[in-house]
Parts: sequence; structure tokens; C-alpha cells
Amino acid sequence: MQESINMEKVVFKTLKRISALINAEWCSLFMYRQRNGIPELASRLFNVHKDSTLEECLVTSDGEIVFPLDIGVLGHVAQTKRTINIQNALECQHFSTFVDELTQSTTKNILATPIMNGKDMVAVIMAVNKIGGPFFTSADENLFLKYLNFASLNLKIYHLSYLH
Ligand SMILES: Nc1nc2c(ncn2[C@@H]2O[C@@H]3COP(=O)(O)O[C@H]3[C@H]2O)c(=O)[nH]1
Repeated sequence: MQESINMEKVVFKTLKRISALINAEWCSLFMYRQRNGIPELASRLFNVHKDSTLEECLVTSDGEIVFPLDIGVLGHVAQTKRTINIQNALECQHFSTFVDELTQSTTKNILATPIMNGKDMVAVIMAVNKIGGPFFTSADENLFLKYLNFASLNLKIYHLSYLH
């Protein structure tokens, strides 16, 4: 439990910093897990932006958004295990409007990356909507990945404690 709170705190701080640096409207953390042998991704931190508080963004278990791996850019990233920079979400065949409909928001562009522990999938991190520009640039992508190194280490430690 303690490891979990610390993990979320560290990832939250990193996502806040990232959203300010790359001008993202929101950043989020989806944790990978298996339920009855079926892999899924569940929202843990949602709508993180430069001025948000942990309490606002921490998703409780009854408020989780859960995605199977065959849906969304989210699922695609978990399956391919690769970073993706989607300039126009509506033109992306993997994009799912499910969350936009649920939250009454509009996704225009997405930068997303998997967090791996060796070969094990741990989480997917997303930045949604570039503010003040048409899409996330490759410089944004580099900053996003560089800052995620901090969060990634913490997520790996969390993942190890979850396994044991
Ligand atoms: N409003 C909002 N939407 C998000 C956030 N993170 C991810 N999403 C949306 O969740 C969706 C999950 O499916 P997709 O990956 O296709 O597209 C993703 C985005 O539209 C967030 O922090 N805020």
C-alpha cells in the first residue's frame, strides 16, 4: 500500500512537470494488469496538468476506466510496446472515442509510451492534446521520454513489489 502511494506521488509529480514542459492539456497513467488471465489497462492517474493536485487526479478503484488491449491507442501501445506520436487522433485507426464520450472531452493528439520492466508490461503513460500547437513535436517526444525515466524507475520498483 505504502509503495503504491509513493509510486503515484512520484509519477504524478513527473507528469505535472511533463505537462508544463511539453504543453500538454492532460497526462495520464494506466496500469497494466491481468484479471482472470485477461490483460487490461486501468486508469490510475487521469487529467494531470501543471496546476492539478494528486487528489484530483488519483483514480479510485470504483472510478477506474478499464481498457482491454485490443481497444484504443492505449491498447495498441501495450501490444506493440512502442512509443507513438499521433498527430491527428481522428485519423488514427486505433483511436477510441470511448473516453471522450465518457468525459465529454475532445482528444486531438496523443503522445504515448509503454513502461516496461524487462519484457514485462507495467503501464502506459499518455500526454493528450498539445496546447498552442497542432501536435506534439519530436522535441516534445524527447522531453517526454527523458522525464519519464524518473517515473519509470519508480514504476518498476512498484511492479516488483506487486509481483512478490
Ligand atoms: N480527458 C482525458 N482523456 C484521456 C486522458 N488520458 C487518456 N485519455 C483518453 O483515453 C483514451 C483511451 O483510448 P485511446 O488511447 O484511443 O485515446 C485516449 C484518450 O482519448 C486524460 O488524462 N484526460
